[in-house]
Amino acid sequence: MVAISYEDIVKAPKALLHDHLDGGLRPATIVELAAEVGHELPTTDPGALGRWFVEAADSGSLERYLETFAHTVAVMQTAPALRRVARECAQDLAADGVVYAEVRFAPEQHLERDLTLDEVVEAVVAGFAEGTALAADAGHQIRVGTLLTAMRHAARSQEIAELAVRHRDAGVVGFDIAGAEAGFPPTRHLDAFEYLQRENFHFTIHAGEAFGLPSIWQAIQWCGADRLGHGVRIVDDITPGDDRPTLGRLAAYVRDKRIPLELCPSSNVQTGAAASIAEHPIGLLRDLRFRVTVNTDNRLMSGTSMSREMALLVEAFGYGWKELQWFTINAMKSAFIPFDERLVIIDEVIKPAYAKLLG
Ligand SMILES: O=c1[nH]cnc2c1ncn2[C@H]1C[C@H](O)[C@@H](CO)O1
Ligand SMILES: [Zn+2]
Repeated sequence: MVAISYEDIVKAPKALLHDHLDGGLRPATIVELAAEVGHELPTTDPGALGRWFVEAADSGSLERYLETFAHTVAVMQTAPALRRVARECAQDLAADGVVYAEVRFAPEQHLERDLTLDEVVEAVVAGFAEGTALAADAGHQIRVGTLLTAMRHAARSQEIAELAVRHRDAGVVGFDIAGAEAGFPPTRHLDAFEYLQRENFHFTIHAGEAFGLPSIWQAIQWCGADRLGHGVRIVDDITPGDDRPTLGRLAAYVRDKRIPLELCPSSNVQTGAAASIAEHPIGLLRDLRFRVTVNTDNRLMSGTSMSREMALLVEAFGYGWKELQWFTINAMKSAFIPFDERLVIIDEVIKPAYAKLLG
């Protein structure tokens, strides 16, 4: 097999379903925005700040990992700041060869100044549109959809779900809940999920990251999630065997129903959900043909990119273009945009590019 270079991975089209807007700022942008609003940072040197985020997030605990977001959320409290962060996000993803991305953030965390929830969403969606246009000028095609997240410890999920539906024809393609998982089960937000189902809207739920099977079970069987944010602990329902592993009822259901797993390898190693990339359950889940997708989660906190996550998997599991194409098509099939629009990206962008790479 011909070795795959990092540059070739960057050029190959990739699809990303799980990326947090407030987890992907450029360190230099944080420094500039913090100076404007007088927010104190651990350091004002962009290089050192980038390293600080990765080290601070490298904690082995989801709760401590989440504390680092105080510094990004603090500088995302005005329309121009939100717009800039979203614009740069679209540009950075496009430059990394991402052709389709769903980027999420929690509007309720951006109300510290005088913005309304609707203004927050409008600023972010406008930033994605600007970034997409600038990327096209630079020769990179990307489509960015917005997911609105409600924080699972708070009590605004119904309001955020209604906000998402209100903006569904203006760039918002889905809904999510995030934040500390232990102690905050998805069923706390059942009203919001039932509302979204009645609206024929799409949602994913962070589940099975820091907490195991009960959270995944609730997300799927009580709340009706279309996809699982992480979902990596589904391996706890798989028993290794000498010949073939045995799937429990929940794992079998997730695989049979082709429920997409938004796996985030580097993030999982940082929060302790996986011991290392080489030991990450993605290897087993792919072998068992779950609908696995590869994601960044928080590019800033993990010092990563979509290409880097793919490259880490190539290195750890010996994957080639065939597997990278499979991950990419899995993600595109699982996207929240309409079926015909997904097909166009699969047939006209992804397949032709990988056909050349596969030779
Ligand atoms: O991996 C994660 N698990 C749970 N919550 C997360 C994760 N990454 C980011 N978040 C939280 C922190 C952000 O402020 C929020 C919205 O993007 O989502
Ligand atoms: Zn996440």
